[in-house]
Amino acid sequence: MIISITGTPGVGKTTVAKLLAEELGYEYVNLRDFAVEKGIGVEKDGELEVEVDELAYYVERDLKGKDVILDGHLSHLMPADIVIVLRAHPKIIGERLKERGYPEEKVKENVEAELVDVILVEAIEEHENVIEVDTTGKTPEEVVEEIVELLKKGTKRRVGIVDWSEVYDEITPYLRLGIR
Ligand SMILES: Nc1ncnc2c1ncn2[C@@H]1O[C@H](COP(=O)(O)OP(=O)(O)OP(=O)(O)O)[C@@H](O)[C@H]1O
Repeated sequence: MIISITGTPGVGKTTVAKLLAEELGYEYVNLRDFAVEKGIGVEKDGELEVEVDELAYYVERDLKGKDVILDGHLSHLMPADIVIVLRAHPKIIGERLKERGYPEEKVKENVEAELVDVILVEAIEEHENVIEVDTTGKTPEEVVEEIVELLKKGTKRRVGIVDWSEVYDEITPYLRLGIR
């Protein structure tokens, strides 16, 4: 089974994906490394730009039928059996990306994306089996435990569990609107 772990940059995909792969005894696959290995995509300003359909072709060809945890912010656009969308309070995204040294514009872009559920909406458009997990205030281990419990219960779809508009005031400092 292919389980995609997706979400806004900085939400904790790699951390959770590696732990979950270990917990389930699945192979961990980082989508960016996978693309480089297949020789697809072009490096642009330190980012690998890939053709989503081309990447999906190789995922289908090489990973279908295997037990894999697919880590990456494009993994919800891949042929997966279940998509786990990680969420976090946009403030957490802002702080982590700032810590990582992202330019202000990029921090704001990703905080905004988390605020308006960009990845969740894309995942729901692509897949029926989408599980949303709020990681706010949870350790990576607690997040993995929650995911394992949901999978054990046979949960295939759980969405609409966060609404960051309620905390809008707390995140305006990170938003474009916050720039003066
Ligand atoms: N549940 C958590 N609690 C506290 N810190 C966390 C948690 N999950 C991840 N982190 C920390 O947040 C940072 C980003 O985590 P990670 O690299 O896994 O995110 P990501 O979504 O894979 O990012 P990217 O998409 O940019 O690769 C790391 O410093 C990680 O240690």
